[in-house]
Amino acid sequence: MRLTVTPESLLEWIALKINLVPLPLLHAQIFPIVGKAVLEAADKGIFDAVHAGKQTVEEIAVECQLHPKALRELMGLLTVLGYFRCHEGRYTLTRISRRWLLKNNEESVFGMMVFNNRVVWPWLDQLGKYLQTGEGIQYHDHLTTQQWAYYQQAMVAATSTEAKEFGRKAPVPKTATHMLDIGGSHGQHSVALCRKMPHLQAVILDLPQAIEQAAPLLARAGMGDRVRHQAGNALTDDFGENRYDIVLMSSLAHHFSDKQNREVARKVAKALKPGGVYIVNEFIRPESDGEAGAVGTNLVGSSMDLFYGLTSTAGNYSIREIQSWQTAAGLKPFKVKTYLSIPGRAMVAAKK
Ligand SMILES: C[S@@+](CC[C@H](N)C(=O)[O-])C[C@H]1O[C@@H](n2cnc3c(N)ncnc32)[C@H](O)[C@@H]1O
Repeated sequence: MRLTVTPESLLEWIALKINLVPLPLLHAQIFPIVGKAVLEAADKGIFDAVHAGKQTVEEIAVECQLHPKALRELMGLLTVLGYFRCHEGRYTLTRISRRWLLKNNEESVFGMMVFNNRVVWPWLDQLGKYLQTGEGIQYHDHLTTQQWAYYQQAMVAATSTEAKEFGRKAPVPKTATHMLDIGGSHGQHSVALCRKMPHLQAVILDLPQAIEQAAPLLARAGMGDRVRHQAGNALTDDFGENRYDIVLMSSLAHHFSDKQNREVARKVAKALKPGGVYIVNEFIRPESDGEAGAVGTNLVGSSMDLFYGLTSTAGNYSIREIQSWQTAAGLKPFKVKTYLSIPGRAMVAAKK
């Protein structure tokens, strides 16, 4: 998927075609304010206020304790972006904002908005320094307790939709009984598989600070002992031998270096039973030669590559790179599955 500039008239089409429009101004002047406007609107509770029946700028301003003039400007932008409809000064939600931005909706990305607004946005200031030094923020080493809470809530929000598709599509042995979910946080991927496979139980290995915040999020799924947390560190812990039918590592490889991912794959291979499957679920870095096919050349994969470089020094990996860790560990790559709901992501699966 791509974000493109769409002309609204023939003249605009011609202007774009002959390179008369300074596109860098759109990227650098318009996109940042668009992003921050959506984040602030969610964080300030504007979508929920409108959902609760506050429809005029004055009503929303009182409800959310905002300045009416500033709010009017924000509502104008959000309406152009398709988050609100406005008729005679009264705002209503569109299907996009109703599905994705209300705080308590099952699929809502609200938690991600709060994390991005309160924790991630200031990190972007450090991109220049990262480009000069190559040293990322390594945020797992610096989060406060409150920021760990925002982080774990954000992970739930980011994966509610993906986890359902993962549960339907993940290429796992039908008779699997034991699963290890490395860096599994909220456990939504494991929960989705366990709901589908009645004999499966899962261990979610994560850092202690994460589990402190993620435990209540996992408890909401009501899986009892079938999906349980285990505090640890994937870089230093041993995963055991011949224990698991499925090992998943979702959105953690991008925090680890190539060398660390190779070592994790080696430990996973030892921990898998014969016929067991190791799935690396990740944003995929486009291959420079474009060979990665459907997920190889997309905006999401490229921007997340830079983002993870900035935030953890590592970054995304290509499908070939992920498969090379699996192969070096003695596993046989056998399937790559992409997502319909989340562009740029894939499950890269290998078998023992
Ligand atoms: C980006 S989140 C992904 C969460 C979840 N797997 C998902 O796909 O939504 C990365 C998770 O890995 C955990 N993590 C980071 N470093 C880790 C390590 N060395 N060992 C175990 N877990 C780690 C973080 O605490 C966090 O919960």
